[in-house]
Amino acid sequence: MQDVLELLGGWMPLQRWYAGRGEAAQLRLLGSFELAPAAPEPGLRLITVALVRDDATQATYQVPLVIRDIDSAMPALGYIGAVGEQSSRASLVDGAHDPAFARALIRLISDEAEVVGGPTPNGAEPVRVYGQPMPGSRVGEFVTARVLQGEQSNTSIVCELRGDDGEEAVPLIIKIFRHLHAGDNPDVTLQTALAAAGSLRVPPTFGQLAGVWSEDEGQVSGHLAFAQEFFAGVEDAWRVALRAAEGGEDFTPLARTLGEATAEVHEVLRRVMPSVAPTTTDIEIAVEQMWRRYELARVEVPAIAEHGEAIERIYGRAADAQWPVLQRIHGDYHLGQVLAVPDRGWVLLDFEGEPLRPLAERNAPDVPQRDVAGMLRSFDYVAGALRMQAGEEVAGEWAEASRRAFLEGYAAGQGEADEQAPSAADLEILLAAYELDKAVYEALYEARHRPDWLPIPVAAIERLLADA
Ligand SMILES: Nc1ncnc2c1ncn2[C@@H]1O[C@H](COP(=O)(O)OP(=O)(O)O)[C@@H](O)[C@H]1O
Ligand SMILES: O=P(O)(O)O[C@H]1O[C@H](CO)[C@@H](O[C@H]2O[C@H](CO)[C@@H](O)[C@H](O)[C@H]2O)[C@H](O)[C@H]1O
Repeated sequence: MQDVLELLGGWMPLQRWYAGRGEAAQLRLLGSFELAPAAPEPGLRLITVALVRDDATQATYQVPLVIRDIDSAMPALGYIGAVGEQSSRASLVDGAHDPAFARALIRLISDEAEVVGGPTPNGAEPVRVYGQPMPGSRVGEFVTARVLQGEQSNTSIVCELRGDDGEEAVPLIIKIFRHLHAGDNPDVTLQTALAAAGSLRVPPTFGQLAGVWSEDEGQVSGHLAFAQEFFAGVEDAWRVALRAAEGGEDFTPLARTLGEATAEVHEVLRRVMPSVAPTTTDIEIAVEQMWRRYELARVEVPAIAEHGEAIERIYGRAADAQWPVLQRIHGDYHLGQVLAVPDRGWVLLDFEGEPLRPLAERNAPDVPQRDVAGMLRSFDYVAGALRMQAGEEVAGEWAEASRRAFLEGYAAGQGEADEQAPSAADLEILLAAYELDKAVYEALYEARHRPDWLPIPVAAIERLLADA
């Protein structure tokens, strides 16, 4: 495995999902497990998944790998390098790009199989993984698979399948969680809960891969992959909204129904997942988290460093307001996370929460206004992206109208407020604080990942503070 780790040390830092930028990886193998090929294939030697700890980024990564004979048929993408001695030299391929991996993974999940990994380098318990199909889910026969292209924090594989009658069956999308975290992945738990409650606002679930592995501090458990129905040919709302804004088209009818769908999802999550009335301590912690985020961001984004006093005032008002019941929410809600699916309506994706937030925070009941604020920011991002392109404001009114329509739809979807609900004035104060908090998060995110886009959240912070 040493030569494999060496190859991965050069390859992983080049991947979009690697958490570092420009640093050299410092990899250690935590453990690995093998997947049985779903069908014999000439030249296919091994399908394995390595769990690798990187001391440079202090993260644990999941790396599916396929080893093939040098002269065997190879996938077009994903070649990592050659491994092994001269006489048994073989090709190491990124499993995400090799259909043999996707096929074996689907089989593992649908068979509800358990796999125990090999001995670990440090003598800790071996990795164990479990296929967990959604009760009643059915999957067709595997045809082929391809990696979904795009700016992704994880790697998603789209699989084409065939029914018993030979006709095309419903395709699947399998998200491979690249960063492994100890604890439930909210993408799996929340979408599974919504699907089980009969909600049409998430894709039907096929199942997941869960597992137990050893980190330095001992054994931990978590989710490794999640499979759902793939809606082929449907663009996410970010692209649709951007086009509409560019062409001066009215987006308000869609923004309104998106608001209604958001309220619907919040209502189901409140009903089927734990929710709790906030205590004074809960509120103090939430406001403290906003403030800490700003303190971190102002070090990396000097342009917002001078706004401390004004920001503190807005967060202070939120601390004094009455808060709604805390409940599970989407957590990183923006236009790129929703699809308008024909004959189904709005479908929400990617409930993993903000990748820069610790998992424990993302798994705790939260404030629904965080999601509402996220989507409001996204309409502003459309205007911001077009402003950068055109060099002047071209979609400011478009964004304002879309934001208003989204809020109207959200209010309509919520129906009558009960007597204990906070007043409209308190909710507005809370929304203002969360919108600012999201813009601060975005400033940090853009500084780290897309510095060219940094002016969008920085301008928003200035505007939100001027309005306050
Ligand atoms: N079920 C699905 N049907 C169609 N497209 C999907 C589906 N799930 C994800 N996508 C597409 O993949 C993109 C990335 O998915 P997402 O869950 O947000 O992954 P990540 O966590 O890596 O950002 C989405 O913006 C969407 O365009
Ligand atoms: O989709 P992810 O979970 O990886 O979310 C992260 O990346 C998003 C960008 O891809 C980022 O969203 C920001 O940019 C969007 C336009 O590209 C915009 O619609 C969002 O409103 C804005 O926040 C997201 O914040 C980040 O967590």
